[in-house]
Amino acid sequence: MAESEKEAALPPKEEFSDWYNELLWMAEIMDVRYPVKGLYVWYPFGFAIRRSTYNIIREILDNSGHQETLFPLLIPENEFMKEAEHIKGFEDEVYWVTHGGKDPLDIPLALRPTSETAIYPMYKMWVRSHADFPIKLYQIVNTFRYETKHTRPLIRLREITSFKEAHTVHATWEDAEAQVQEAVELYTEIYRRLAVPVLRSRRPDWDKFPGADYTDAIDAMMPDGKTLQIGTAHHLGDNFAKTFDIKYEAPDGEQRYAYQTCYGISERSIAATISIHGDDKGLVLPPEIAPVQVVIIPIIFKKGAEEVLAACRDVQERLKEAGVKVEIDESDLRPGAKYYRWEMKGVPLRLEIGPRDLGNNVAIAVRRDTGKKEQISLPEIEAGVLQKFEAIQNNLYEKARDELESRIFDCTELEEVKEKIQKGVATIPWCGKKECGLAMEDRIGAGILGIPLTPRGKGKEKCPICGAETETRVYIARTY
Ligand SMILES: Nc1ncnc2c1ncn2[C@@H]1O[C@H](COS(=O)(=O)NC(=O)[C@@H](N)CS)[C@@H](O)[C@H]1O
Ligand SMILES: [Zn+2]
Repeated sequence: MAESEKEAALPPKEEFSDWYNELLWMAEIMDVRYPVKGLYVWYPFGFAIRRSTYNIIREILDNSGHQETLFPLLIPENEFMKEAEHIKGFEDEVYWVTHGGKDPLDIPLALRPTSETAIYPMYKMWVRSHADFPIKLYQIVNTFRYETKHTRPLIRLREITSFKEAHTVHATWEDAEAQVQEAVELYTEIYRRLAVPVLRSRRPDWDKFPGADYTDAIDAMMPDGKTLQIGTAHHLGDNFAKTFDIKYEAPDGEQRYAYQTCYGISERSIAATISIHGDDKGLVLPPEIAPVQVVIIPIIFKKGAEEVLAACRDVQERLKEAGVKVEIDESDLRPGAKYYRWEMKGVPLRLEIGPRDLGNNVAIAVRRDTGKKEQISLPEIEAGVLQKFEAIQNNLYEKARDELESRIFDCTELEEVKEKIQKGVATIPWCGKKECGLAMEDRIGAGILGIPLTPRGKGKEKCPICGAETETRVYIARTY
C-alpha cells in the first residue's frame, strides 16, 4: 500500500464510528471492499494482530485442560433442526448449501452459524462413561450468520472469521456450572492480556443463548458509551444431551444424560482492543499483540551516518535475540513522516538513535501510549525495552479500567438511567420479574445488559416498576 494512497487524515477518536472505519484501513487491519456484505479481508498487518491475539487464547485454553480440534463446516438439515430452541434462535441466520455442482442435494447443508449441531452427534458416539468427563474441546473456525442488523468489520460479520468455540461435557449440572465459571475467569484473563477490562454479567432469561439454561457474558465498554459483547459462556443443562441422546454410565451403573456448556469469542476481541486503546494518531497496541513492537529510527546527518546505521543494526539484532519484533525504518522519509506511519500502526516503542545519543551510549525511547521520551543505555537495551513493555501494558490496562469505572453510573430513577446510558452503563434496582424487566426496557429504550456477576446491590431497594423490595441491581446499556 503506497503511502501516497493514504491522503485521507484519520478523524479524531471522538468521531468514533468514522475513526474506527478509517483506522481499519489506514493501519492496514482490514480491507472492507470485498464484494459480499458482511465479509471482509484481513491485511497481513491485521492478520498478525489476529495471530498473536489467538495465540494468547490458545495458550490460556490449552493450559486449562482444553484440547483444540476441528469439525466440519457443513451441517445436515436433519441434525441442525433437532433442537427446537436452537432452531428458533438461528433459523433466520443460517446459510444453506443446496447444490453440489448442478445436482440438488437430497439433504440441504447448513453453513455452521455455531457448531453444537455438528459436534453433538459426534459427542453422542464418543461419550460412554463418567470416566470420559470432562470433555473440553475447542475449535477456531469461520462461522456464518445471515445478520440482518447493520454489519461492521470485526464487530458484526456475516462470516465470523475467527470464531473460537469451546464445547464441554460433564456428569452433573453443578460440574457444568463450575465450567461456565471457569470460562468466565479464563475470558477475563484473556482480556487482561489485551489490557481490556470487562463487565461480567448474567444475561436476562429472554436474552440467553438459544437452547441454554443461562448465559454469562463478558462486555467491553466502547469509546461511544455502548457496550460490545466480547465473549459468552452458556450453561446448556441437559437440553442438547436429551436432543442428541448423549448419555453416560454413572458410577452406580445408571445411564444418565450428560450436562454441557459452550463458550465463544470472536474477532470482536480485536475490535475492542483497537477501539479502547487507540487515539487520534491511530492504533495503540498492547506490546504482546503488536506485529512490530519496536521501530528503530536512525537520526542521520552527513557526519557519522555509517556509525549510526551500524549501531541501529546492532540494536536490532540484540532485540531480535531477546524475542522482540523490531524494524529499522531506513526509508528516505523525513523523521516526522516516519513517526506518523509507525504511530498509526500502534508500535508500542520507538527508539531514536543519532550521533549525539551514540556519543552518550544511549537510545531515546518514545512510548506510544504516553508519548514520553526516556533514555535507555545501549548496553542494557534488551532489559530496558522489555521493562518499557511491562509499563505500557500496565498503563493501558489501568487507564482503560479507570475509564470503564468512570462510565458506570448507579441510578435511582429510570429517567436518570436514560440520560446516563448515553455515556456508559447504568445500574438500577430490579425485582427480577420478567414483566418488570421488559417494562423497564420499554421505558428506557435500551436493554437490560445483565445481572452483574459481582453484585452491585446497595442493600434493600425498590424495583422502579412494581416497588417490590430487592437487593439486586442490573446493568442497563446501549449495545452493539
Ligand atoms: N455476527 C457476529 N460477528 C462477530 N462476532 C459475533 C457475531 N455474533 C456473535 N459474535 C461473537 O461470538 C460470541 C459467541 O457467539 S454466541 O452466539 O454468543 N455463542 C455461541 O455461538 C455458542 N455456541 C458459544 S461458542 C459472542 O459472544 C460474540 O462476541
Ligand atoms: Zn418489579
